[in-house]
Amino acid sequence: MKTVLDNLKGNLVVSCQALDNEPLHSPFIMSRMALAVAQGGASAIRANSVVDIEAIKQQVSLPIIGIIKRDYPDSEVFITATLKEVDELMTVSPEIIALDATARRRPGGQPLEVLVKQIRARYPSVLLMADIATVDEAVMAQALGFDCVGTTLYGYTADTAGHILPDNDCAFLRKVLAAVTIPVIAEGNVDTPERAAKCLALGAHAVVVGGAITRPQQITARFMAAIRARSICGA
Ligand SMILES: CC(=O)N[C@H](C=O)[C@@H](O)[C@H](O)[C@H](O)COP(=O)(O)O
Repeated sequence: MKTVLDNLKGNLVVSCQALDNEPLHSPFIMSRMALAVAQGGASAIRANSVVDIEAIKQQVSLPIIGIIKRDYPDSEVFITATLKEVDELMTVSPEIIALDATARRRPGGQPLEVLVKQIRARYPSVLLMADIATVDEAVMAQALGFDCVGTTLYGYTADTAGHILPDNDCAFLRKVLAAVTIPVIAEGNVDTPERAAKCLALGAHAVVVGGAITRPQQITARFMAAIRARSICGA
């Protein structure tokens, strides 16, 4: 039988998230955003927090890739960092849970391997997505038994700052695809339809787009940067 992950193959996932410092921070707004992107053809929604996921599930029947973003004082890891966040997420039954799977120190120094074993023991049916930033982390995620890997944190860690996923030749994505056999979901700064299509053409299982669809403040800023550039060169 096809799993939720199988059904994502070749499709678009839209990340509908707005943190409490963003103008659209609201479960209702995120639920309507999810409805809009579902009407546009999205095959799944990536969402942050129990309240947002609850509201989104009222509006759409699409599968959810659920996360909880929470800062911990002793770690840089903030995406579904501990079993606590997993327990909270499971109260709203996301089909997939995504968690930070970088090599960075986790809260309390917990090894990722221990957390994965705890999740598998407590919730054997939920699919696990590893949010990584390096090829080695993708290989480790596969070895630990994650169901898929996402390039989510590439460019967002100290070691990868300044990089973007679909850089000119998508070099990083190609390396991850060559290094693992589990599904690779392209995610992070995929900011045009063409780049999303290119990630899939290269072999990504699915592609996640967030800010380029759901963060008007980001979209507006990109327009303004282009407009200012035009005025400088006098085109
Ligand atoms: C770094 C981090 O916290 N990324 C988050 C992961 O859930 C989201 O804020 C992103 O929007 C998502 O990964 C999609 O990426 P982009 O918005 O660049 O299309």
